[in-house]
Amino acid sequence: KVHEELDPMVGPHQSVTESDCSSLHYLQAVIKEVLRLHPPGPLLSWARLAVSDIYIGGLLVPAGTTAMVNMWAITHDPSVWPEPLEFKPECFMEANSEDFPIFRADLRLAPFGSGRRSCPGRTLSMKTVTFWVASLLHEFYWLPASDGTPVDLSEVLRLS
Ligand code: HEM
Repeated sequence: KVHEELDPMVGPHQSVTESDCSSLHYLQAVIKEVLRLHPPGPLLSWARLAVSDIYIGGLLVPAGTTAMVNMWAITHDPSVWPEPLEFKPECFMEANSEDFPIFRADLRLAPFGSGRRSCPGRTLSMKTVTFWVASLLHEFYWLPASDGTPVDLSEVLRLS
């Protein structure tokens, strides 16, 4: 599907340019879906310190508590994402989610964090990842390994 979008736009004898990337809506949806299924900062970022006692949802969070946001749990929550384990970039292509605000305060998908300490590299990251993936798909044929060994996509909990 990315090729269906990419090939007519770039053409067989041209390289992908940065200006092509903003028109690659399906590819951007694919990248968002990868960031949803496998957020590089699933838990370990976003540490926040309660500087005073505070009640959240009726529960006391005492001063000195370090809290972490479990982004992985949010991006796999079936009440937020129907079929959360399926890879479905189309969910970002629907009319209302065309500009799905992954950089703002919509916490359904915030792979770069949110608020004043959110990732300052987020725009650079999205631009470069879009450009690299588009270029790699355009310049090479990607095939399954000839011996049939599947790629190991199992997750591990590390920094990223
Ligand atoms: C796909 C790539 C990336 C992802 C998913 C990502 C994700 C994140 C996350 C989740 C945080 C913590 C935000 C928070 O605490 O609310 C963060 C912080 C940060 N990121 Fe990124 N990041 C990426 C790429 C980059 C790049 C390319 C740079 C630099 C060019 C960068 C620089 C930083 C810095 C300096 C912080 C700390 C900000 C602070 O504490 O004030 N990141 N990133």
